[in-house]
Amino acid sequence: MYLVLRVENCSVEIDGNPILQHVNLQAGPGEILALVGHNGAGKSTLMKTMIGMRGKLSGLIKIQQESMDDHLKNYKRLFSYIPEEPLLFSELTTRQHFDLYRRSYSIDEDIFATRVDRYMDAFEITDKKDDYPEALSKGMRQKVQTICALLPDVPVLFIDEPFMGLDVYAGQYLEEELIRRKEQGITIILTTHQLDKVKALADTYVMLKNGSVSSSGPVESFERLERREHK
Ligand SMILES: Nc1ncnc2c1ncn2[C@@H]1O[C@H](COP(=O)(O)OP(=O)(O)OP(=O)(O)O)[C@@H](O)[C@H]1O
Repeated sequence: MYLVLRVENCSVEIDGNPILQHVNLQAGPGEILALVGHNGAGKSTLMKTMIGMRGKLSGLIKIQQESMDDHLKNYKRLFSYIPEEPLLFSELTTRQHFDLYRRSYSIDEDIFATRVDRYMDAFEITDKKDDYPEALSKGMRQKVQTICALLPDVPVLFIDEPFMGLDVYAGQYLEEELIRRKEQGITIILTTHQLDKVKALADTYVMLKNGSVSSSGPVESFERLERREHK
């Protein structure tokens, strides 16, 4: 199978402490892969490593043919990311954040305008377009961040706990949007503690335990594993 994302033998240390050990993960086009595991298992660290926010000790990370170590700038244009906590710029309005993404990813003007209108409407923040982050609630900031990540056409979407701060309607819309993206062949890597979302959305899973992969495979085998643990 053609692979869009490959993580091979990836290890990460923080302040000399091993956090991830020899992690392997791979995903193909149109695959939704859920990263699961208990608090502190290493999910966010792995995601931050895959997006280049955290350095790795060893291992290979590639999107399509682009290795993170060769051209980080080219690699970074192949994905967008929704962090667990919104990372917005205090000096930029909602609209200016979207513009920043338009420029960074060279998004076509017409596609950009249509998407901004559609997503602001769907996430009910049209009236917040000229507001700065400090005037937004946490959920609204999360919506701005989510829209930013949905604007470019990129082969991979990384999403850390996407449903946490969102209201039911926004969560439902995001879920539908992720399925639409998947159908377009986009690879989606998400972390979530919401097992119902894993079952509803994911094709495959990788379970981390103390920084190592404890099991992985199709989501059906995750459901069997979960049933066994609850017996
Ligand atoms: N900046 C940091 N400095 C020191 N230790 C860290 C740092 N970030 C993460 N860790 C440690 O790395 C380990 C993995 O944390 P990580 O946030 O990746 O886990 P997680 O699986 O995402 O957890 P959660 O489900 O609670 O979000 C934990 O032991 C955590 O204490």
